[in-house]
Amino acid sequence: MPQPKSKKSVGLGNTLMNDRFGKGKGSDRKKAQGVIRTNKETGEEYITSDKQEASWVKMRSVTEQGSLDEFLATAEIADTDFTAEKANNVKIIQIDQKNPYLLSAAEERIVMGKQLENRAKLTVPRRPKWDSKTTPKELDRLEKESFLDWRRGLAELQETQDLLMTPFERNLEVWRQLWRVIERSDVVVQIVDARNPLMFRSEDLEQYVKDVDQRKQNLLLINKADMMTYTQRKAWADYLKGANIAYKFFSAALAKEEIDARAELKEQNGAEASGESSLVQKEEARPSKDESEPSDGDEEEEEEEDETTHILNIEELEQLFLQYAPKDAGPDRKLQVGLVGYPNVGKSSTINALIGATKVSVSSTPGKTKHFQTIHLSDKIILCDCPGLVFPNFASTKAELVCNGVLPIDQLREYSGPATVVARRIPQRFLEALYSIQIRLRPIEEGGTGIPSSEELLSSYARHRGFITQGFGQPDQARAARYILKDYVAGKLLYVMPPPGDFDPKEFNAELYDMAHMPEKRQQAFAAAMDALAIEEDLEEEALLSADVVPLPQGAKSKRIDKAFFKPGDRNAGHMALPFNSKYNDQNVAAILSGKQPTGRKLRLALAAEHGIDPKEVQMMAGKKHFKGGRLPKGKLRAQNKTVDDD
Ligand SMILES: Nc1nc2c(ncn2[C@@H]2O[C@H](COP(=O)(O)OP(=O)(O)OP(=O)(O)O)[C@@H](O)[C@H]2O)c(=O)[nH]1
Repeated sequence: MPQPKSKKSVGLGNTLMNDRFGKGKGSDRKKAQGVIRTNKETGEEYITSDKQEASWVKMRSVTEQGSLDEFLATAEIADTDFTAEKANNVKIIQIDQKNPYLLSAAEERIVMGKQLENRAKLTVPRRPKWDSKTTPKELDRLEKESFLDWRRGLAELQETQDLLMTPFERNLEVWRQLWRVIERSDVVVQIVDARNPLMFRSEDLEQYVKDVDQRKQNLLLINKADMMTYTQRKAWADYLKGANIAYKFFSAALAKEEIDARAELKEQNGAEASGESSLVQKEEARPSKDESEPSDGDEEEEEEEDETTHILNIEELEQLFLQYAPKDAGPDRKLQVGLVGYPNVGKSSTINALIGATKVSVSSTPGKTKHFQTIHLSDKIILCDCPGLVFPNFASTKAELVCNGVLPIDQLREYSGPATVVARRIPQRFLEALYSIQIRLRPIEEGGTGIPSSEELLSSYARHRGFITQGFGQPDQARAARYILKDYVAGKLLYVMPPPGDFDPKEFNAELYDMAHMPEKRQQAFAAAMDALAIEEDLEEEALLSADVVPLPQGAKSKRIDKAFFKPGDRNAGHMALPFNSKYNDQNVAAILSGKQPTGRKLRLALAAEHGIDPKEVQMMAGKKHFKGGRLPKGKLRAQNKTVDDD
């Protein structure tokens, strides 16, 4: 008779069980993915994967699995019974010691070479052939088999080639949704993020679409194109044309702005808005193709704006879809447009823009849309929205995956790799101006590189935000990383990957770090601080206010600003007094602009910037203290009508 085990005994089995089901959770166990069953004859407990899961559990996106989960899931798909054989075939796997979060330039080249060789093996799972004679049970088995084969193939690729891959979707139910979307769509639109279009593109998906039916079409929709400069769009357009890839630039954010602007105009015009006038408004709200770039006198850029670099508006996108309508279809048949893409690329935003209302909720948490849904857009178009899913693709590092928004930031444990990527990509001056922090670098003579390390960036940010760890009272770098990485993913810290070819990434992105790329409030705070420091005469006021072309201060000028900005403060010995942190921070400027605090002369530039008025005029009219009713009235006219308190 085996001795009953001590309750305190520990071992691998217990650890796995605790890990999987939680310690002492009793009946809570069933809530976990697996289920404990009892063998009626022997009374022994064993683990089995649960087949009676609720449908929402089935649809849960699975991208990263622990080894036990992976083992059980595979066993379930394979419909396999398994028994553990003690001391049999136990293989100790040496875990790679090198940091998967970052690579040196040389390592990256090697990895890229290997990736290129193995590209063709990056497939999406195929739905097995079936016809009217195939029973649902049979089809289910065939699908599971085919899916298992696919997973085995990818696992082998990962192991034998030692390549890092995206945490691709491992839940068969999610792929089943994709199969259905492809089967019913006339055109499959892959939505990708403009900051790294190739990373989010699955080549094999396009092949699969054609395999299902040659008549089906593919389109690469490069969303978030508002994040790119014209030059960047041009470079990508040249590459994509050269590679014979059907693409279009789009921006759900711009489309939404346009819809909102139209609604506002319509409201203003009230009941008068006839069909004709709303057409005029539409024209006004969005500049025509030739005007769509801001006119800053740079004629070279403006002249070249054309079809290939144009960002489609919502009507143009709808028109484009209609071009894919099957020629042989009857008049009553609606065009079916399938929308697929990674989580967070902006599918919901695109659909929202298309339907012009917020029926699908939007957030920056990846992986929200779970079931595919059909939306009758018009009497001609049906949209099929597939859940966001991660396609198998190679990734050079995990840091890259985090920065691309593929791995969720809130669950991140290792943050220094992704933070290093941000510190390397975004110029120090931009980070400092954006966050109103000063990043102190280790001098080059002492081994510094001239670029902030993740620690230097994160601790400056944490210190200035007052993020301190409990216990030792150190700057809370992990918390700082979460904020900074979310800003990066959201595009507040911008970096666009250049297309393959001879591009210097720094040069490619240089235009993204001027004043115009600062958030509006920051621009105002910056202008106010300049004014306060009485150095605005150095920067032409006009340029400062238009903010389209104002670079961040450089060289001697920047040193002067820094000196004034970062002089030691009286309030907090050891801390630095910062212009945006103290008197002229976002909240204060906002409060002043909304009239909750008296306006000083020092903030006139900010006010002028907000209301598009010549600062001299504001100065003249503002008199000494503050504006009546708090807010500066909108527009020059009302301002001239002396709605200003002259006390
Ligand atoms: N700047 C910019 N941001 C965008 C654009 N489109 C979407 N976003 C932002 O990107 C984030 C993700 O957008 P969603 O529309 O929720 O993405 P999704 O692909 O539907 O995500 P899932 O529901 O997870 O599949 C949100 O924070 C959006 O505000 C765009 O054109 N420009």
